[in-house]
Amino acid sequence: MTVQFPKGFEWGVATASYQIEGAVHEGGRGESIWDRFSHIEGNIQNGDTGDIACDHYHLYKDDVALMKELGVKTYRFSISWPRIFPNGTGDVNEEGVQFYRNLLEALHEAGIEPAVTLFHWDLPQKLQDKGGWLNRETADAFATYAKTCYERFGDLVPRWITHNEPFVHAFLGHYFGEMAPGMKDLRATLQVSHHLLLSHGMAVKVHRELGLQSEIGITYSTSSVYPANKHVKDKEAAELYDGMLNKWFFDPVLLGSYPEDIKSRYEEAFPLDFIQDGDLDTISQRIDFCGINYYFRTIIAYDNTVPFWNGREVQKEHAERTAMGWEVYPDGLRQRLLECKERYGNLPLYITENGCAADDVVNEGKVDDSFRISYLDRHFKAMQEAIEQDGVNLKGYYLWSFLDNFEWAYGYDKRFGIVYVDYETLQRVKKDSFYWYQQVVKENGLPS
Ligand SMILES: N#[N+]C[C@@H]1[C@@H](O)[C@H](O)[C@@H](O)[C@@H]2O[C@H]12
Repeated sequence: MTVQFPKGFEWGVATASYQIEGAVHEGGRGESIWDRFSHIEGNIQNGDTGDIACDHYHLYKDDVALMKELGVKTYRFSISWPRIFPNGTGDVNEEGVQFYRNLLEALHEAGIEPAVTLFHWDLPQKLQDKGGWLNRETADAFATYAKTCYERFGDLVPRWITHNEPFVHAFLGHYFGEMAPGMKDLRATLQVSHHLLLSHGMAVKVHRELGLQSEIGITYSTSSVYPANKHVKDKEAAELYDGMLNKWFFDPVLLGSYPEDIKSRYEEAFPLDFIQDGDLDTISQRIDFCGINYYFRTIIAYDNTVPFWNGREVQKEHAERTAMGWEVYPDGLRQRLLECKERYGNLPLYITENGCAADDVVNEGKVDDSFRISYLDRHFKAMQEAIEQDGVNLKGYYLWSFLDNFEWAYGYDKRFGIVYVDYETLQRVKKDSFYWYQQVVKENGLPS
């Protein structure tokens, strides 16, 4: 065995509700902001929507059987809030509860431990109609939704994740406008960010008050940020970008404060008066682990035309890239894990997403995705170095993704799965990476 992981290291796979379930008008489900956003012409490549997706809602038993064949210990998926509360609050939809109980019981029978994400961006549209995450009351609604999930599913869920990638939902959904709900307003974005973190803290408090034995944490999108070169302006811009991207979300939860360097710049433009007394105490409730979603590194060059963080992303010439155009840079994962350990202490970490999009094709019933195997192999080596050489408390890994799925604004063109989905027939085809990962899981290390 060339690269061995610690005994008990947890290997898993990850998905999200809107990206795989389909059945958007079935089982009593209410409308989500992604139903609304994806049906607006021009928002999604090829006019794709999540209406059917992988039809996991009807095919979940087959998918669990495939996960059992894969041999993973754990499976990360998200609950669709509008399946539980079609109107965001009020009456519980018992059909929605039953669907997730059926899924959880199937996983339990297969010996697979669920890690459940409460919010993976599919906010009930009825809450968006009342301001969405701009409205502080949405944080209260989230705490009620979380409590209901703990009560209905807690007997079968050992690991809870409050939010998936608050940076992406806040900034891509409210500043850059390329994701639901499609806003473009920085102050709104910061208000949304704050209410997302506040709701996280409120959900953690409820979890503790119920005295649950499960563990709870949050999942961040993150990237290691590098200056384009050694000029002091580039270094300062990289530091500010790291503040905007990483520290703005990690620090309030793990340190109980916002990073001053970027906060003071925001406050020069507008008061952050949505931050109320006591909020940071709520947000920084102790958590049991932190989830890290890593795909690529970020290189920043000074650019004073960019407000607040004065930096823009630049691309390394001739870099190896995935089908998303993202640079393949495994050392950035090790770097980011070490940064987290050094800044926040050795809190248990899970890689809750990592993987790559590739232009996969089925040829005589097989999918040769050697590029994806190479990507994963190099990132696993970086993880193992972080554990063995840097002493990072990395406890497990969730591959993104188990299935090809609805890749948000990119629709179905971008395939991240280790299982190919034929969207015409909904047939699943195990890619070569499925068999390679099956061996990694079995050996708890990289095949020699
Ligand atoms: N893009 N991309 C792939 C993947 C996306 O499909 C997930 O839903 C997000 O949590 C995160 O952005 C990563």
